[in-house]
Amino acid sequence: MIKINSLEYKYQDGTVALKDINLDLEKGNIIGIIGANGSGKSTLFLNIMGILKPLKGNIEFQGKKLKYDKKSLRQYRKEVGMVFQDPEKQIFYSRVEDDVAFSLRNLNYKEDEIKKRVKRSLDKVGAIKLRDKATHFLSYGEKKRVAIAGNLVMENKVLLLDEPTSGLDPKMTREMKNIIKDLGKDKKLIISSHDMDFIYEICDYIYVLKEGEIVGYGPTVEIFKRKELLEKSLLDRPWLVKVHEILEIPLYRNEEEFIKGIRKDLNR
Ligand SMILES: Nc1ncnc2c1ncn2[C@@H]1O[C@H](COP(=O)(O)OP(=O)(O)OP(=O)(O)O)[C@@H](O)[C@H]1O
Repeated sequence: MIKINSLEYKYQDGTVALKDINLDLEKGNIIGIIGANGSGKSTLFLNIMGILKPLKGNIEFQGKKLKYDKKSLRQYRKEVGMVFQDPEKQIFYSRVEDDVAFSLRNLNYKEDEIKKRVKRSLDKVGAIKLRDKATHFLSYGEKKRVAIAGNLVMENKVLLLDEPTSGLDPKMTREMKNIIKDLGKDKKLIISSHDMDFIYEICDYIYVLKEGEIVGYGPTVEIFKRKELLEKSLLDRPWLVKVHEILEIPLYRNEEEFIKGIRKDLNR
């Protein structure tokens, strides 16, 4: 659906933030983009959204090169949405329902359809009870949910999520994990995160960025077994991978599987 071909991006001050990036988002359904601070994840997302324009290379959507005129971008963003790391950047209205409805009203959707989609989207992120609340009273985690709902109303095919768990407490992180797993059932998701446990559990394909370059890619388990690659990319390994190696137990994909497996072993 989205392909990135030999993309290079340079900021005005001369910083080359992305070099020869090649990504094929058909490789997985929930794709993880991982890399240390400053490795280029946000720059890559802004390029995928057409907010930044590459110096070289291109982005392909459904077999066609992305065009940067207003009309083409407007059309593209009906299909491809992005949830920013900081929800404040995406919340503009004083009431939750109006905020979530914003893009649909902007595109002149009928009020009946808007109501339906807003309800469905708030339901999906477990935020329907916030519908009439003032946005400035929302907690950080609630704002993250509302920002996601604001994208879901577009019913787009691809959703980019920049650091969806940053700033969330453990309970909210677990809830966000379930919300995202659920969204992945009918959407292509591209997620950037520093939370390797989260990425390991949720993604099926990974690209590793280091200093603006892709230094590794592959199915999640294969990538997280590559200790050297992760070390040189300044990334930690998920606890389940460490436990697998140190204790020589099977490699589990999540805590529930791990507990089940250990219980079974203890009862043997
Ligand atoms: N507006 C800008 N002008 C100049 N350089 C920039 C700008 N924004 C980012 N950079 C540089 O581009 C590189 C990539 O930054 P980017 O924010 O994309 O990394 P990141 O992987 O998202 O980092 P983090 O994990 O800290 O969010 C860094 O060297 C950064 O200093």
